[in-house]
Amino acid sequence: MKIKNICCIGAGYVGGPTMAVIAQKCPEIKVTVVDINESRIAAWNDEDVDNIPIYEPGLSNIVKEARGRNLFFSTEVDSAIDKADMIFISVNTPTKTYGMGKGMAADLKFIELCARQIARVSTSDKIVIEKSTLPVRTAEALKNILDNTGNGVNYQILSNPEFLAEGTAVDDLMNPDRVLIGGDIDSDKGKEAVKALVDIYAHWVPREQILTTNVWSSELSKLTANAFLAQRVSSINAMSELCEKTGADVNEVAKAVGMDSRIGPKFLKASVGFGGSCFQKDILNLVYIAKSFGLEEVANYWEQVIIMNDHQKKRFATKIVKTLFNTVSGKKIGILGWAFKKDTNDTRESAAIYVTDYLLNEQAEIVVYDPKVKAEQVYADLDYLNTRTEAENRARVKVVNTPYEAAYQTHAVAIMTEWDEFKELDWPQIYEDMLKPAFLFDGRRLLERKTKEKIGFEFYAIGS
Ligand SMILES: NC(=O)C1=CN([C@@H]2O[C@H](COP(=O)(O)OP(=O)(O)OC[C@H]3O[C@@H](n4cnc5c(N)ncnc54)[C@H](O)[C@@H]3O)[C@@H](O)[C@H]2O)C=CC1
Ligand SMILES: O=C(O)[C@H]1O[C@H](OP(=O)(O)OP(=O)(O)OC[C@H]2O[C@@H](n3ccc(=O)[nH]c3=O)[C@H](O)[C@@H]2O)[C@H](O)[C@@H](O)[C@@H]1O
Repeated sequence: MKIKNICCIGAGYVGGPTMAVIAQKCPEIKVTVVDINESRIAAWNDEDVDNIPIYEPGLSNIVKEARGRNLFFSTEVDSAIDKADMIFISVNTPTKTYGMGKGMAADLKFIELCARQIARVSTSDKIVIEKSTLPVRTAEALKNILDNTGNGVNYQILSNPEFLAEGTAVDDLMNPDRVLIGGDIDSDKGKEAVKALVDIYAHWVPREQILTTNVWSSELSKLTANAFLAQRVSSINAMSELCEKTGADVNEVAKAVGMDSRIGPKFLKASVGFGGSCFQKDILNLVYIAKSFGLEEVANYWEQVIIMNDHQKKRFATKIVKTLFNTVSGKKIGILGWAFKKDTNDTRESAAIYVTDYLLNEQAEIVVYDPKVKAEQVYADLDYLNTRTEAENRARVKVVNTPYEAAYQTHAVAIMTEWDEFKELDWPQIYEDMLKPAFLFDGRRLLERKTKEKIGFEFYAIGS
């Protein structure tokens, strides 16, 4: 089967970059990315590609090349669905905030709405692909809806989870460790659908890196991969606290441990806690699934990864308060970095939000600088927590345009995101501008202790 027309529902952090790369690599296929969010689609269509809604190194060049040729962004969801032979569902699957499974289960309402919409408008056979991260066996529910509310057309459902990380999305998409495709490999129609998707990726991914499995293995592998990755971060963060008590250095420990080829060096960087839209959500979802099968020990095992992460964020904030002579009331604290990691403008679940909230509860005055995050996003993140009024958040938190303004006349500066530019700042100048003693808290192990102490800073870094 030759695919000519692809539709992707959801123009977010996954749908946008993934489809841009498919369009670039497969110029013979028309790719339309649709979304109900009009301003997001307008931004994807902005004449100036620097204004596309997602900041990812290398992405704007790809969009520039493919947009208008075979890559389109639109709010006309129905017609894009009907014209497509292959539909990717890449909508958000956040943690439920209501009802059964509140605070744990994935909210599948956006997925179900997509399925119902596909069933309603389709007048020809389709391959429907789960790109969003979903609980294992979601494909069963999708199939049920499509087969029972549709117009008699045939659907093949595939699972094709996405493993890209933000900040490196383009590189991850261009050179993936593997592409995973789950399908009904016991039927001819299922095999044909799997092959159609394999053929698309084979435009640029070596065949041996395209892995095909049954649907359930594919769905569960995605949750498993995120759980394993997050578990490594929580493991090294747990050791960071022990390092601080014992005189060991977590970077040295990570290096020594990571040189064991069975362990490997990646994802062993101690931090102020992992953030991002997925690790916490996906582990909570895994915990919920395990519980729903009565697997209490399995659920408790994975829940510990989240408990450790929450502890790490709180521990960092508490350290600031204790070090500043047990009170930050009325003291100005500079926050460098708001994004959940460098090279992205995404702030979802960023540790900076929680540390700031904690410090505000202790009556600190906060000044934030992040090279890619806008002021309204900082306020929206704090407002979302509902800890205090919106007016109070605006009165007590200032968002500024340079790191030097963020540090000016502060009692302490805290590094929350590992932006490269923070390494190169004029630290003697910052020291000069701060109140004394000038406290510097490095939540990312970004800065060198020796040089900062030489300048005069009282320096604290996670895990040493
Ligand atoms: N952000 C990431 O790095 C990764 C995310 N994922 C998974 O991919 C999925 C999507 O994540 P993101 O792209 O980050 O989410 P996002 O929130 O950035 O984008 C989702 C988009 O879907 C749109 N949408 C929702 N319902 C719709 C509907 N019925 N019709 C049309 N558009 C609709 C929303 O308006 C939004 O723009 C999630 O399941 C996530 O777990 C997987 C790998 C990486
Ligand atoms: O499903 C998803 O959404 C994605 O989640 C993560 O990607 P992402 O959250 O974008 O970024 P990561 O690089 O994994 O970082 C997550 C958080 O962990 C932190 N981290 C990461 C690595 C490390 O060693 N230490 C550490 O603290 C980062 O600073 C960040 O806050 C996974 O790495 C992707 O494979 C997956 O596709």
